[in-house]
Amino acid sequence: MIVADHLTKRYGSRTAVSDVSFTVPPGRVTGFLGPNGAGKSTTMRMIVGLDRPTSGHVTVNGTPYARLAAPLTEVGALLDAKAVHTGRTARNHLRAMAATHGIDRRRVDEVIELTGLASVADKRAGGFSLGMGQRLGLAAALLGDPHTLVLDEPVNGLDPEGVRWVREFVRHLAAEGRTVLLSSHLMSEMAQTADHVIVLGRGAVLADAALADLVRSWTSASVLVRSPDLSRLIEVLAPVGATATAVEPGAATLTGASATDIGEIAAQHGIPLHELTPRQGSLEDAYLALTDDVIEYKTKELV
Ligand SMILES: Nc1ncnc2c1ncn2[C@@H]1O[C@H](COP(=O)(O)OP(=O)(O)OP(=O)(O)O)[C@@H](O)[C@H]1O
Repeated sequence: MIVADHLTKRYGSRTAVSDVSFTVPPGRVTGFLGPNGAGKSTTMRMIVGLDRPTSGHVTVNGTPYARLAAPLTEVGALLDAKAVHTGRTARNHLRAMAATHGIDRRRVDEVIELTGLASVADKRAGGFSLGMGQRLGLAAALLGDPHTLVLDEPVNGLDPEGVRWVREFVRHLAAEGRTVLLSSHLMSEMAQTADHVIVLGRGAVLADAALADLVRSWTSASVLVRSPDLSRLIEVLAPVGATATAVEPGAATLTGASATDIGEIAAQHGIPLHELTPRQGSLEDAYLALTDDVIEYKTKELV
């Protein structure tokens, strides 16, 4: 369990994280989202003791990271995979880490297997591709078989097989009862990986909710309808408050009525339906709606 309590971090006059409180419980994957510069990495660095909060505090299983007796066996962190600029082989890099933490050498071989590094484990880690570096970072995070994992952009640079592997792997770790906090800018990936999300914007918590609830609250449900008698269907649905947006001839997106209501009303009026598809907004839709006001680095809308 990670507990952040009124965390604030200032760099000079710049407030990177402002009075942030949240709890990351075990047994589920918690996604950490937010626009560039929102304060995610800074918060993660404070969790693992790499940055000291200006005020507030954060604990892992009740203890600040700096006071954990054997941190590697309690918290695994992947914060900056590029940080491994080493002339050592991946295996020796992991062995050195294991040695300083009293971790059995056999665990090194285990994490090499687990992260799919076996074929390159005896090559210099400094020459690794971004994806291989990510895998090595994950291997290092897993070395102490920790109960808590803090992973900053773990799928960055991974190929589709690697992305799927991380997804299944972190879900498995959470299912084992571990605490998993992971950040990603890939919304479709996050939607498939996280159970719960915390969204930061300009250093503050914008949302802390179950993924499904967040999507429900920040998007509107609609129903895609196809009918050879679409205009009459829209007419008979108007009294129940449904509004239509044309999609293409014979098809429209309806809001304000459920698929069940639309189907029932169409049947009552003998209007044939060729399609009736309920649509919920995506995590990306919810995220964009939620962070619209706090995005610092906006791109110009294309016309
Ligand atoms: N060492 C530092 N010195 C000064 N400012 C910093 C430092 N680290 C981060 N910041 C600033 O703090 C703010 C939060 O940065 P942070 O890297 O935590 O954001 P982030 O949400 O991880 O962004 P990204 O998605 O781009 O990785 C930014 O404005 C950043 O410029």
